[in-house]
Amino acid sequence: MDGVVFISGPVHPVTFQLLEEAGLRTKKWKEDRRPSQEEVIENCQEACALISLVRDKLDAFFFKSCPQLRAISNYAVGFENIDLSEANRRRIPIGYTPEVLSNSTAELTIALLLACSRNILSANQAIRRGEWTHFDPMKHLGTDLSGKTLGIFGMGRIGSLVAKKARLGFDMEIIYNSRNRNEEVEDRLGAAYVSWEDLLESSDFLSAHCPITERTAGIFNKQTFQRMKSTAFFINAARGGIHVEEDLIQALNQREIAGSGLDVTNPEPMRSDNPLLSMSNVVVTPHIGSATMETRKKMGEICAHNIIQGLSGKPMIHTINPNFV
Ligand SMILES: NC(=O)C1=CN([C@@H]2O[C@H](COP(=O)(O)OP(=O)(O)OC[C@H]3O[C@@H](n4cnc5c(N)ncnc54)[C@H](OP(=O)(O)O)[C@@H]3O)[C@@H](O)[C@H]2O)C=CC1
Ligand SMILES: O=CC(=O)O
Repeated sequence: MDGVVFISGPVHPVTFQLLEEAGLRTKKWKEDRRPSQEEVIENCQEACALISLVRDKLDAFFFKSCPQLRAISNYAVGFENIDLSEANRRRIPIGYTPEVLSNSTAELTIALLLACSRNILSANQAIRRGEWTHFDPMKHLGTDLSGKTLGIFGMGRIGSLVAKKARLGFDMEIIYNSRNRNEEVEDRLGAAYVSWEDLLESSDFLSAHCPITERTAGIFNKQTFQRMKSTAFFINAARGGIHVEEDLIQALNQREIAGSGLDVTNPEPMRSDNPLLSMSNVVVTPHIGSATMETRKKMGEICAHNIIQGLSGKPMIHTINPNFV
């Protein structure tokens, strides 16, 4: 197999190793910043395939500018950065990395739940300020997860793993709303399918695990935060664009909800002077849901195999447009 694969950002070394073992040459984006679309296009000119990140905009202009690309794999499960109808029209197979990152993202979600419920961030900051001068049994009081209701919006691969960990690990009650019912999760975990309104009104913790689409963009907004319990926490490890940031800030300022744990923001990266970062009841992580060594390696393996398969005209391991084989 011959040809160059452009890799538009830092990925696990196994990705390069597997591509090179297959005879492909690799070219990587070396700068410690996001490449512009022009730079991705320029670097793709000599390439027959691309491994992209969600930050890369692969729109109609991109596809028109890179007509020689024969296979693409996103180093992610989300693929809202890719104009799929354009890829289909041009018959370019698009790979992605579902499943292997679900557990890491679910674990990070549980970390956000615990960080919010037990004031981990603000308690740690208090120590750093020298405020741990004596044991005070009434300081940093949080709330138990056990017995509380976790509402999940989007009961797919990640949502159902979060539900499992919360139910079996923390004895939480699970309710959910999703595009379709997930009867397997209902049977296995006793999760109850509820209306969108019930999800908002009954959740003690409301955790979003849907993709960003026209229907979900901005779905958590002023009206929805107002419907939530004033003691509830909003958790988002899906996409920043599904909540309206200024409405979230207002809801937190007006104590319409109790706090928030965010792994994703809009825009990303978040500015360091963002008001959310000075709120003691808000925990923000920089989009690290799937960021473990084990998972990044598996993502790299899948991307490399996706490209090798795609260039050979064979089915990718995981593809978004399976009809091109
Ligand atoms: N923070 C991070 O680092 C990461 C973030 N993510 C984000 O998490 C998202 C979910 O990933 P994953 O679980 O693998 O995806 P899945 O497709 O397995 O699950 C998404 C779920 O959301 C449901 N859904 C879709 N549209 C709607 C809607 N309009 N209303 C209600 N529910 C809806 C889907 O329904 P249906 O079953 O009908 O398709 C599905 O059950 C990704 O799209 C990505 O954006 C993923 C990985 C890491
Ligand atoms: O956000 C990460 C992804 O895999 O999607």
